[in-house]
Amino acid sequence: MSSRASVSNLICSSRRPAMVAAAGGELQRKLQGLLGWLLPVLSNIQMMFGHDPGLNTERKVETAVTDFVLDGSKTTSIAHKVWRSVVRPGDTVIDATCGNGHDTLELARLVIQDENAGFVIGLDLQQSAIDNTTSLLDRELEPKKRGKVNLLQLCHSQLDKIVDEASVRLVCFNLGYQPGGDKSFITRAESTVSAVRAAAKVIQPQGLISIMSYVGHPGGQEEFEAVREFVASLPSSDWVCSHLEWTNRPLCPHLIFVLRK
Ligand SMILES: C[S@@+](CC[C@H](N)C(=O)[O-])C[C@H]1O[C@@H](n2cnc3c(N)ncnc32)[C@H](O)[C@@H]1O
Repeated sequence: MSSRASVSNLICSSRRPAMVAAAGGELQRKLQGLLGWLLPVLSNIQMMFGHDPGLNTERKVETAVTDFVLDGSKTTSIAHKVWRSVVRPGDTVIDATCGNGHDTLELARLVIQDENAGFVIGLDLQQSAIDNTTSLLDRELEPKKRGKVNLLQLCHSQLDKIVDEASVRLVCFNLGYQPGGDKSFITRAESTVSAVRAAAKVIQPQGLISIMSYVGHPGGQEEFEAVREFVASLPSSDWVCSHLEWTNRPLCPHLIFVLRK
């Protein structure tokens, strides 16, 4: 079955047949419009993860995308579901904006199985972020696993200086300001684009750069556009790039995924 066909089936045989059957012409037109917009995105995402049938990745990505379309799930939860389709125990991964540590903790749970395998690097420029992430990890991880997470107070544009080229499975960015922290201390377009460029150097084949970009704060829209422009310039022979947004919730974060083929 082609990815387009399977995506159509996914939507047509969705969990809400009664709703779809009751749809009048108006709703049907809207669904068709949505489908036209969605199919290329879904195909891209399916292509991204078609590499590992052993992990049933297609099913996991379909679940993430179905939740995105039908439930309006939180952007973070969609991103985490996609990560789960890519990351394996034993991988090295980087949280490029650790903030309060929730994404770092999620990554640690995905890659660290014992003291011998899996490694997480968490970066943030602010001491308060390093402190909050440290507290969360100390509380939530057993000591052996905690020892496999390294937190560094460092600008993410330097991340290619701390790991080898093509050695990292996933680099995630959650842009903007630290929740509950100083709202004037934000990620900035120029350093973020440098950091995504650095991430592209360290990502291994079949590895993913995941970027959550907020547009509701000053500078956020410019940063998002700068990142999107850089990502759009990556050659499609080597990279699969996709972008998810809630079209009728303009202040919701955008999700950009960049998979190295
Ligand atoms: C939205 S928060 C991250 C939230 C975090 N992922 C979590 O789970 O709580 C963005 C973070 O990026 C950090 N930041 C800003 N500029 C940075 C830079 N150049 N390098 C690394 N981190 C930066 C901020 O200090 C802030 O903590």
